This record gives sequence, structure tokens and C-alpha cells, in this order.
Amino acid sequence: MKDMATSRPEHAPADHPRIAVEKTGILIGNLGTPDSYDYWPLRRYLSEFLSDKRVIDYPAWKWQPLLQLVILTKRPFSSGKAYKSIWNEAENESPLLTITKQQVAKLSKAMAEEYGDQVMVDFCMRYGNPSTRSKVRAMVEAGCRRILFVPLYPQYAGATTGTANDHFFRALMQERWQPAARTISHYFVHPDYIEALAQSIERAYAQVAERPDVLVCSYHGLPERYLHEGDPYYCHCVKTTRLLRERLGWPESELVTTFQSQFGKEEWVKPYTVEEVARLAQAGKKRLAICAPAFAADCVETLEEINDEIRESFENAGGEQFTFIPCLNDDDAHITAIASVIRENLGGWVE
Ligand SMILES: C=CC1=C(C)c2cc3[nH]c(cc4nc(cc5[nH]c(cc1n2)c(C)c5CCC(=O)O)C(CCC(=O)O)=C4C)c(C)c3C=C
Ligand SMILES: [Fe+2]
Ligand SMILES: [Fe+2]
Repeated sequence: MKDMATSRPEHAPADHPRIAVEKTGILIGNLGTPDSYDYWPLRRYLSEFLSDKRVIDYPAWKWQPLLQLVILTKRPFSSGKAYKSIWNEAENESPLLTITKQQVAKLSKAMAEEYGDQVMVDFCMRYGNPSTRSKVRAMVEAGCRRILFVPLYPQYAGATTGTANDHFFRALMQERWQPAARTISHYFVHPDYIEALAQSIERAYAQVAERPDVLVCSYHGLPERYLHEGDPYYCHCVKTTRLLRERLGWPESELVTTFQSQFGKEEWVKPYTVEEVARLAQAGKKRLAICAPAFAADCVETLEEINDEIRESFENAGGEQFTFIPCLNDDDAHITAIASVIRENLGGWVE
């Protein structure tokens, strides 16, 4: 606690440990990303990710041999190629990490303006670095007696928010003086979030040559079985599109909900984006815009999968105008929305 404001409790003996001045931590959590696009870093990252029972729920005896001996001998090559095509070479990091840093810098500034040094803002990843454990430790060390954990996923899924929370709680288990803790389940219903999303779409529509026939809202997919076993993610996604449509004031025919990135042999929630865009092109919807409201930051799934693979599928089926709408990233309206969600969840903790 060398560099922090510290004090010794009243009536304490001279050798009592110094205690950092009390703060509230706001810890942003995201998925994670490999340290580089080379084979071993990707293999390490994917192994950690795909060994998570919240992501793939098969029993380990059945899943691990397949994962370690088959999937992880091939997938790091194809994933590596995808990551390489979008890598931020200047910073030598993935776009997800760059954008998360930008978001956190803006959020820190907004929170400091509002609450001064009562709060500190930082971020951590569920897989890879910076780890959740290291950031919880740093916050407690800095004097955070309360931590608000904010998984940066607008919709709740066990495979994203649920596992991020699990990891946060595991980190708390290791603290002798455990801070009070709160988490955020989802925030897609927040009017400021829907407003930020709607504005980003209106901005994109104002810039295209001709008004798109249809807006595809493409969400990261999930095995269909998870929905039947009680995961609300699918319903959260469908509701996000509805709220967005209501805010935009557009007819139902102009928005479509789809799901991308299916992985493995099971059926995932449908329709699949890659198939639906081809179907739309064949049905005469030649101008298409596409956004990805499940992602708070652009990443391999949007920059490569949507803007490359899915664009190709649309164009091969006769599509003519493909407008990729970036994620909200560090848009001011997005930061305002996240700040609103945080403020509402800090009730009673700060003045
Ligand atoms: C936004 C919500 C997400 C859900 C729901 C989700 C579920 C889920 N994902 C996989 C498998 C993979 N996901 C991958 C990347 C990835 N996934 C999300 C978000 C959700 N995943 C993000 C933001 C990213 C991108 C990370 C980045 O660094 O850019 C990947 C790795 C990439 C690849 O090799 O294609 C896999 C694999 C499953 C199985 C699943 C549901 C159970
Ligand atoms: Fe994923
Ligand atoms: Fe993908």
C-alpha cells in the first residue's frame, strides 16, 4: 500500500497495518482475448475458454479428449488467421482489448467527474489477461471496501455474464477482508443503451448511398438446448431487437434477428446469420445493414465473421449493398449508457 492514501485505525498499536482510505471499485468484466494470434497463445486461450463448463457443459471425460486432441490441434490455425486479419498491430493486441481500454478510460473520466476519488474504475477478463483475480486483488489493496462488478454484456447468458460472475466470486473467496459486492445481470432494457444503439443505426443509415431494405441484428449464438434448459439469452436478444425497433419507429419487416458463430455439432438458436443473409438476398433484399447488439466492443466475431464471412455469403447470393454497423465501442452515447447503469447500481454506496 505504498503509494496510496492510508491511515492507521484509532487506538491501534504502532505496528497495526495501515489501512487504505475507503473506496468503491467499479470493475468492468469482458470475455478475454488471446495474447497473440500465434498457435500456442491461441491454443492456451481457447483451451481455457472451451474448458469452461458454463460454455461447453459436457462432462470433462467426454469433452476434454475431443477438445485437447482434435479441436485444439486445428482451431488455433483457423482462429489465428481470423485474428491476424483484424489484429491491432500498432499496439500488438486484439481490437477487443484496445476498445475495452478506450471504454474504461472514458468511463473512469466520467466517474471521476461525478464521484471524485470515492471510486476507481478498472477492467478484467474472464479468460486470459488481465485476470479477474489480479484486478480484484488490486482493488482491495487500493482500499475498495465495495466492488460493483459490471460484465459488459447487454444480454445475460450463463456462458458470458454467468461465468464472469463465477470468476469474480472465486476471486473474492481468496480475500481475507472481503469487500461488499454487487453484480449487474444485464442492461439491454436500459433506455440509454437502446438510445445509443438506435443513434448508431440512424447515423449509419444517414451515410449510406441508398436506404437498406432490412437491418439484420446479428447476435452471437448459443446452443438451442441451453435455451430449453433455462438460459434467458435468446429471449433477451429477441427483446433487444423489439426495443430497438420501437425506438426507431420502423415496421417489423425492416428488422430481422439472427444468430452467428455456431460452434460444435449441436443445433444452435436460429436463424443462422450466414444463411439468413443469403436467403434475404435471394428474396430480393439487395441492400442490407447489419449490427451486432450482443457485443459491447468490436472483436473477431464482428470485424472478421460479420464483415468478411457473412458479407461474402450475402454478396454471393446476389446482395448488392452491405453496410456493416460497428459496435458501440467508445461512442459517447454508449459511455453515457454504461455510466447510467453503473450510477443506478451504486445506490447507497457513493454520494
Ligand atoms: C456476446 C455474447 C456471447 C455468447 C452468448 C457466447 C457464447 C459462446 N461462445 C462460444 C464459442 C466461441 N466464442 C468465441 C469468441 C467470442 N465470443 C464472444 C461472445 C459470446 N460468446 C466474443 C465477444 C468473442 C470474441 C473474442 C475476441 O477476442 O475477439 C470463440 C473464439 C473465436 C473463434 O475461434 O472463433 C469461440 C470458440 C460458445 C461455444 C458459446 C456458447 C456456449
Ligand atoms: Fe463466443
Ligand atoms: Fe466466430
